[in-house]
Amino acid sequence: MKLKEDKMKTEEIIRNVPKVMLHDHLDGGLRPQTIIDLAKEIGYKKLPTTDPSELAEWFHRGANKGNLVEYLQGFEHTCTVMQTKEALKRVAYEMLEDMKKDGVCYVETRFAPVFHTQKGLYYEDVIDAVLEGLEEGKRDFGVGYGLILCGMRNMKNTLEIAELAVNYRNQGVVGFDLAGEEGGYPPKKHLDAFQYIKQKNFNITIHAGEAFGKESIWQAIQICGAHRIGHATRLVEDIVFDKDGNVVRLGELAQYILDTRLPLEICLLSNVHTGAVDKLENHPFIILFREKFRVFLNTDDRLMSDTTLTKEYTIASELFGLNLDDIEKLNINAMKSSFIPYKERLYYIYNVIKPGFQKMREKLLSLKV
Ligand SMILES: O=c1[nH]cnc2c1ncn2[C@H]1C[C@H](O)[C@@H](CO)O1
Ligand SMILES: [Zn+2]
Repeated sequence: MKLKEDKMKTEEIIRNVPKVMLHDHLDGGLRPQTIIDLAKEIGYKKLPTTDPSELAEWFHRGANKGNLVEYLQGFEHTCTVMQTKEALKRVAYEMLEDMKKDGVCYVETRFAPVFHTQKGLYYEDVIDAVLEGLEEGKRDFGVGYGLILCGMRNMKNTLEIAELAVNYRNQGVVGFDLAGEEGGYPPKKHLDAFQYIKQKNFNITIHAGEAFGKESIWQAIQICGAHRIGHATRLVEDIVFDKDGNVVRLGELAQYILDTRLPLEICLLSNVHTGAVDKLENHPFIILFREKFRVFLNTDDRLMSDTTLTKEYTIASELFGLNLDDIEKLNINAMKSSFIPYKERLYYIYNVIKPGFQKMREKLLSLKV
């Protein structure tokens, strides 16, 4: 079934089918008005405006510089206003409300506790507050969640964060991530953290192949034991194409990732903003999808990249010709890749995603779209 050409229609259809998102940064997705409110409460003066749409535009301009280092600068402002339990709880709660509006049925959100202790909160206070907001949001909006704790690649305390993630495994934390600037900070520097997670039979995702090449992806998987990769955009370096752009052969790493069904958390718009790809049309997502890699779409940072999951899928539909079956397949890929227990994943696939897409197909048939 082909999605209708009409832009509004496509977007509406996509918003109304149950979607799954596994790569979303809590501190990259605040509502502009919330930043303004929180900044006012603490007397934070570094925001350029108190107009929400101007502020959103300012964050986006700051992020859209074509390199990861500048892209990450905006987080200083969002993290500064997330230093109290109340602020952390509000941001987490609102994130789930925004997911509900966007038609997301399950989300794994992530953040780095180390950025939220400037006003004296302990790590546990920070994580408890976020989990409280998420739990209330789940109750009020019916969106499932898992929390991922990020260690930062340029810091030395990643083992401590990995230990925290494991300590909270029965309270909503589902995994551990390594985020931040990629060039010059190889994941193997944090081997102790990854080995700890592995020994505890817990879950690892690593940002890799975004600002650095396929070597970074290889290291994340084969040295650090990542179960999923965030971005993996530069995996395309391990694929051989003919002069017409057809895939001729996969390199050993790409073949391994394909054969082991290792999930790749693709973030289209963010990759343009950080310069991982020069333009959306050249994003390797569609090659990976057609070659049957386990890929799915994500927002990364909704505020900085001015995006939503609906927008990411709408763009992919328009640029790459995805149809409703493709979008269902991608969301099932995402659910299969989540860090929640297998039976819960099956529940979402068979009781939420498949019936939701079927309902939409029937609706479209009845409308003769
Ligand atoms: O796209 C990204 N690549 C690497 N690190 C990122 C990206 N987006 C956000 N982060 C960082 C900045 C945040 O403060 C941190 C935790 O969410 O993760
Ligand atoms: Zn990210």
